[in-house]
Amino acid sequence: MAQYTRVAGSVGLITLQNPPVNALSAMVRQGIVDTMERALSAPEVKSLVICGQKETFCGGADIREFGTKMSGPPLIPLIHAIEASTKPVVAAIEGVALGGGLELALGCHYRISHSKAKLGLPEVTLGLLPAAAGSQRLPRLIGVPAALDLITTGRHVTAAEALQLGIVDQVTDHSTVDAAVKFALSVA
Ligand SMILES: CC(C)(COP(=O)(O)OP(=O)(O)OC[C@H]1O[C@@H](n2cnc3c(N)ncnc32)[C@H](O)[C@@H]1OP(=O)(O)O)[C@@H](O)C(=O)NCCC(=O)NCCSC(=O)/C=C/CCCCCCCCCCCCC(=O)O
Repeated sequence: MAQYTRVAGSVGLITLQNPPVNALSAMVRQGIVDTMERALSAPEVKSLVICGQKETFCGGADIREFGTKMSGPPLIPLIHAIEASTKPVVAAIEGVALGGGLELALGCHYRISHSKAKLGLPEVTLGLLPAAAGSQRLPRLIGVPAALDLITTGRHVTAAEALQLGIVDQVTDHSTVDAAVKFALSVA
């Protein structure tokens, strides 16, 4: 699921909740759709932050749902709706942003990362390609050669490398959510 709160007066905070890594289960995807709708229809909310509970952004597809019947909202339109949002959306990345989790962050307008976070598209290690537009959004963001390296090796990058490549906009050693909320206030 995803929890919605309003912080700092005008920032809608969406917190992914699916221990242990806030993977994109059907309930989490439905939670994102519902909380996005709520934040977008609230006139007092000027910008949004998406984070994960317990200092982990998102580990991607929920491996516990592999082999089960697909249910819940599909990821591609969900991420597209975030990207098309008229209110700026900031991803607060702690722990990991992997696979569909990084694709979710790439759909946000800005990404703030904790210095200890790891980011990557490990789909290739499962015999897959990033199918929720990560193979389009990442090259647009960092260029084809760097994106191809990440997509074809599935390797995880540190926050420092992600900053240098241009995947994230800012790295912090402190509270990522606080930094993302501050950033969200500055771009609203
Ligand atoms: C780096 C890790 C996340 C953590 O490593 P570590 O700290 O060493 O801890 P672990 O012991 O490995 O793990 C701790 C516990 O967490 C559980 N865990 C880990 N990852 C997941 C997960 N993704 N889902 C559920 N649970 C997870 C793990 O089992 C442990 O549990 P327990 O303590 O034993 O109970 C490391 O774990 C890691 O690297 N994890 C794997 C990351 C990964 O491969 N993620 C998937 C990427 S691929 C992907 O996102 C999409 C695949 C396409 C399939 C589509 C299926 C339909 C679903 C639709 C929604 C998503 C669509 C995405 C489309 C796209 O890929 O483009």
